Amino acid sequence: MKTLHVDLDERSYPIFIGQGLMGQAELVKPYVKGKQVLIVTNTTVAPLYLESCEKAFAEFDVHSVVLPDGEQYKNLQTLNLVFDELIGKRFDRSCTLVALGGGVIGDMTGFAAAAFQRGVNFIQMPTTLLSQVDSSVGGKTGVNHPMGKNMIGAFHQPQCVVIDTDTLNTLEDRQLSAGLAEVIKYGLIVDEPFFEWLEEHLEKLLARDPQTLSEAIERSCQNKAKIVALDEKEAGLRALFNLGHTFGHAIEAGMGYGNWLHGEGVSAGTMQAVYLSKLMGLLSESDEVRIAKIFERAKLPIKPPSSKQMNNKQFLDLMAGDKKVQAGKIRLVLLKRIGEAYVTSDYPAALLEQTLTEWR
Ligand SMILES: NC(=O)c1ccc[n+]([C@@H]2O[C@H](COP(=O)([O-])OP(=O)(O)OC[C@H]3O[C@@H](n4cnc5c(N)ncnc54)[C@H](O)[C@@H]3O)[C@@H](O)[C@H]2O)c1
Ligand SMILES: O=C(O)C(=O)C[C@@H](O)[C@H](O)[C@H](O)COP(=O)(O)O
Ligand SMILES: [Zn+2]
Repeated sequence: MKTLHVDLDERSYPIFIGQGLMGQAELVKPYVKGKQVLIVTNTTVAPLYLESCEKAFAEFDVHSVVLPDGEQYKNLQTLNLVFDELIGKRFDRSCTLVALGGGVIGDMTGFAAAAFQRGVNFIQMPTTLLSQVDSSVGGKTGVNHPMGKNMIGAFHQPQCVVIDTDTLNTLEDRQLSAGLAEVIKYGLIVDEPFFEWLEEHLEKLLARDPQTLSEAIERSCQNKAKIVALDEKEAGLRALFNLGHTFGHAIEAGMGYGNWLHGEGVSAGTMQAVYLSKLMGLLSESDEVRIAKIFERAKLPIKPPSSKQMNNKQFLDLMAGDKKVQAGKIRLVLLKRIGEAYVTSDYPAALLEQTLTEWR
């Protein structure tokens, strides 16, 4: 087992990465405050891992709530099912919530923990590649609104993150690819050596070689933990994690939540950011080709929906609701080269329009 740390003063916490960690009571025990534990999961993950997860918390008063599965259920209405359980079973302020599932469950459970009685503890047990490399770390929690992704939420850090890499054995190929989009993101924004390593090891990752997957998870979490420690609430640097997301979130909302996976929106959206970076003379054409190639090898889309499915105006309307908008201007993460990104509102509107038209 490997242990990493997210360094946030009194909110610091460990990330445990290894095989067979799910049912290990000794590992999680120190992070449970109080006696009551509520495991939040969904209809897909429950039959696979709920029993094993419950074992880890057997010495506590453990309950579970099983939510419907899908991005389309990441909303306030579904969140209320968690509050119904907490309030109905008389959970108190010293309880602990456990997020058992992918990023949807993690974001919703974290937000329920942030809001229930103004804040209780929670533990992340991520079971998708995407949630193991990104969403379980850093304390961004929340739900979607029909008009925008993650519009309602809170920063709320977990007590610990338990990454049992064995859970990836049951993940669908499409979901594994979606997770790779966020893995590749770290290479693009801050870690060129990692990008080069990914180029060399992509086929092994797709074949789920356990050693290679573990290394990818570890290096991703190291990058995430480092930046979160420097900028917990996204005052600046942390916004780099949003590479491709202003476009990608527009795709997810515009196409109907759940039709494009988050990672798929991120890969196509990253290529839109890459194309704009090239139009601005920042990024070379050879880097554009190299980036498109790695997404394609990872079996991810590099083009957004057609203009018939989502025209430029629909794109821009949704992008205008992004959380990074300042004084009415859409801020974007652009690339100077592989391994160096920056956030800017200083780009010609005509080039954004050109990107939306030409990169289809
Ligand atoms: N908070 C953050 O920092 C952050 C970062 C990135 C993404 N996100 C959010 O995360 C969400 C995407 O997360 P995701 O990609 O994990 O999607 P997800 O949570 O919808 O999980 C994908 C699918 O895999 C299933 N699943 C989960 N674990 C499984 C397993 N081990 N075996 C088989 N099936 C399994 C789920 O039930 C679901 O059907 C989005 O809502 C996105 O906005 C948040
Ligand atoms: O942790 C972060 O910071 C991220 O931006 C990670 C992203 O991968 C993630 O999709 C996040 O939820 C997007 O944040 P948002 O603030 O744009 O909703
Ligand atoms: Zn993301």
